[in-house]
Amino acid sequence: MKLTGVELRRVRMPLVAPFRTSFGTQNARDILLLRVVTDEAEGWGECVAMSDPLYSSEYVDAAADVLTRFLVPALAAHPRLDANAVAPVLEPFRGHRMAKAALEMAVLDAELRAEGRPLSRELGATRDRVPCGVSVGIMNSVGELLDAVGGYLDAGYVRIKLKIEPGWDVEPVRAVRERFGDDVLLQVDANTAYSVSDARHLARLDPFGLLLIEQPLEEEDLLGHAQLAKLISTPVCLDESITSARSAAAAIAMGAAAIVNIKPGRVGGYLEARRIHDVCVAHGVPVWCGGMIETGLGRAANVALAALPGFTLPGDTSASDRFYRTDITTPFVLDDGHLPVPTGPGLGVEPLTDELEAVTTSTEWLPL
Ligand SMILES: CC(=O)N[C@@H](Cc1ccc2ccccc2c1)C(=O)O
Ligand SMILES: [Mg+2]
Repeated sequence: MKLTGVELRRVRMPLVAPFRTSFGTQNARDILLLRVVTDEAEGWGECVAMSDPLYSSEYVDAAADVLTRFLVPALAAHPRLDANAVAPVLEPFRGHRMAKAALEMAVLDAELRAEGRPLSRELGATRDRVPCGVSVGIMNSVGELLDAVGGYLDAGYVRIKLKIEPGWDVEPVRAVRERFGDDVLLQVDANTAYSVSDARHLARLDPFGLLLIEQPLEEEDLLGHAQLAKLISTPVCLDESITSARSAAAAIAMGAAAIVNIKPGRVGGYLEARRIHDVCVAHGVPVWCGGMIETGLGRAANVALAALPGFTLPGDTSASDRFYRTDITTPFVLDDGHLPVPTGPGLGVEPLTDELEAVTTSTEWLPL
């Protein structure tokens, strides 16, 4: 397969409602999409970086720049284009995992479309549908939160995740338990908002039977997470800290992660995501698929990944309408709390022309 060109496309997708986390409030997504054109097929990639470097150091303008100036030229100069070659070719350039993941995803999509092979088959999926959880933001009142949670449970979501931060943690969790009972699968995500000196406070969540507490401490603090894990009974799950299979192995070995949230964009792509899955399965560590408010393109790939055998916990693979009134692909619709794994070649979905044009804010063709 020969690379003939790459299109960088920015789309602006308004959210159905503000989504507030410990690092800020989002009202819309400014997303970078890649369309890789080869002599055999085209492929789509989605960069999950946010507009601002608040979740991680990456942000979408930097991803567009590093792809344009470094990553795409390096790949174009490589004689053999296949998805397995992308990460090694890009390795000399440090970091920028979300940018690299988008490029690898587009090459993988093109390669699999050319072969007529679904991504789910390529990754080793063992199921044809996946159970879906939902991520619920920080709200202005407990009442508003309970209404939102009730709506998601009525929609069929099998797991509720509450964003928490200091001042919004024990009370909302208690309120959800009191209103919806102890059988609802419930977990929390702090997005690094606490420090290990908050251990006594976080132990107040222990009586509520949470599945996990996600990324309570800052990304680099593996030791702190290992110390915290000894002071609370809620299992510690890592998100931001897990950037590769190597970091997953280190976190598990240190006792910093009892559960791992896998996000392909955060770790450099779907192939590294599979390696992290394999490392975690080898250590008996459950994994689930995290979300970065993707369009239907990234959602399709995440659902394929979430169908691998080690994904034993519901992920943040919510339906399209969790965040978007209109998706740029045929919407993913929750059915009995599950989403179907796409069966077509590659991602199994592609952008709907009119919907894509309606949200496009810029396109740039990189000739090679
Ligand atoms: C679904 C969920 O909670 N995702 C992330 C946080 C997050 C929140 C908001 C975002 C806005 C724009 C881009 C990425 C974002 C990621 C998480 O698990 O930590
Ligand atoms: Mg998280």
